[in-house]
Amino acid sequence: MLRWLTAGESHGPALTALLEGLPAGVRVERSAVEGALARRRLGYGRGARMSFEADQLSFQGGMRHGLTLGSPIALQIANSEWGKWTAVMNPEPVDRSDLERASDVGAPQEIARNKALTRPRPGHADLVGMQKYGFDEARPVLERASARETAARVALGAVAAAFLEQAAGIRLVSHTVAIGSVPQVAGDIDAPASASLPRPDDVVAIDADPVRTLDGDLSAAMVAEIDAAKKDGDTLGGVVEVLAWGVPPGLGSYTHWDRRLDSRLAGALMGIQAIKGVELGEGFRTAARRGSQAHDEIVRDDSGAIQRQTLRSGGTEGGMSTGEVLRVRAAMKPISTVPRALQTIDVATGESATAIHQRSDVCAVPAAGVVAEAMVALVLADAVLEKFGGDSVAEVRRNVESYLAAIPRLMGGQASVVDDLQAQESHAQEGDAQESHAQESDS
Ligand SMILES: Cc1cc2nc3c(=O)[nH]c(=O)nc-3n(C[C@H](O)[C@H](O)[C@H](O)COP(=O)(O)O)c2cc1C
Ligand SMILES: C=C(O[C@@H]1CC(C(=O)O)=C[C@@H](OP(=O)(O)O)[C@H]1O)C(=O)O
Repeated sequence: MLRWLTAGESHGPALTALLEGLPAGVRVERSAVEGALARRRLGYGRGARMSFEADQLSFQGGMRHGLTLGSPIALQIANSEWGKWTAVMNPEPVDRSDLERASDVGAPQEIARNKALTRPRPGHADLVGMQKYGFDEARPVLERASARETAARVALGAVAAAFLEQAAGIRLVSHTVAIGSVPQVAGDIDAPASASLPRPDDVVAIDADPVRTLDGDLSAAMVAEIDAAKKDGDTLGGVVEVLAWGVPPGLGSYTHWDRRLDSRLAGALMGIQAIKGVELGEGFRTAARRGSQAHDEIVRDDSGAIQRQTLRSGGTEGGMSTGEVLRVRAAMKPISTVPRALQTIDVATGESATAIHQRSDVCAVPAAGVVAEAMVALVLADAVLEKFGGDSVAEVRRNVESYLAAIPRLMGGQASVVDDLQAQESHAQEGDAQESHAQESDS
């Protein structure tokens, strides 16, 4: 079982992340983890913070000479902005005078860091967080609710992705399929894993696009949509898609709800800030079809290998991966820090007010795709370890290979799993008979 945890506040000294249960021998390149962190900062429509803050990565445990040790992996992402927040976010008690200084608005681009945030934003965690944890302002809530935390998950996801590729040849890619009202990039679900779907090697082209899509016309329309929302003092959401190539059949299980791969993927994706919908493949579009047009018919190709004619299921059946490309989509709501400030109540006075607005993203959908990719990588890494086990990456790989080699024997070839089991049973019976014969002659 793979377990992961993150800790740290948005303006605290650092984010910390732990990953427990990964086998030894996974090659983890610093550049791959830093690359993933840099990709998460991408995307047209993000706020000023993305341009001046840096993710300062350090490996704190579980690695030696670039390889995992099998012990818990600990990562730290230090906040380059910490210097400005030492009074407001200090874990230790601080002098009142330091806090008062931090309440003043400094240079024009600065924010009043210690000003009480008493006008909760509809859509953010502010109001319910105050009610639940007993705070009289939103700062202690938004610090942890903030999607700054997703940097820690993306770093862990990069480690999980390295494991997936080295142990099972699984590679992931994500892209933006919708922003605001700009129509979705239609996946060709009636075709097999066709050239129209992004592949892992497309990541460079995807990341080079301002909104992380391969469709140039849609990209331009999405950028225009973000510009228009910004001009109107508004914000946007959208839809991202993650594809995993090379997933073997049989990850997850139909035997219990919490073993289903789709349930685990949906939970992980819904665990990302602002994600409000998840679909396997194009689940909602498929729901509108007739059964004859909704499923992936099973055929043999010229070499006799089993194949699906279409890609409608998104790569799972019965809570298990089918062996086809896995496709999962996540819908992100619009950013809740809306510059044209929504109506709220000032909890200090009880009066109507407009919600807090400081600097903020207009649209963070492209970044959400990178976060979603990390969450899918973590879920798949967990499912691979559950299915194949192994304490070193080489052992996992051997287990994957022998499982895959056995599958054709189960699928209408000359030998079947029943034949194999019967052969094993008769061997065992022969062994028993010989043993009792030997015992009889001894006595
Ligand atoms: C990558 C990313 C960036 C985000 N940036 C902002 C932001 O700048 N301002 C904001 O109000 N919300 C932002 N959010 C969304 C909030 O974190 C989220 O709405 C809030 O935590 C409440 O959780 P909920 O939307 O799941 O209910 C972002 C989310 C993601 C995934
Ligand atoms: C810092 C990140 O995202 C932040 C997520 C976020 C929120 O409310 O979720 C609000 C913004 O922070 P601030 O309110 O300090 O400007 C984003 O910049 C990041 O992604 O690294």
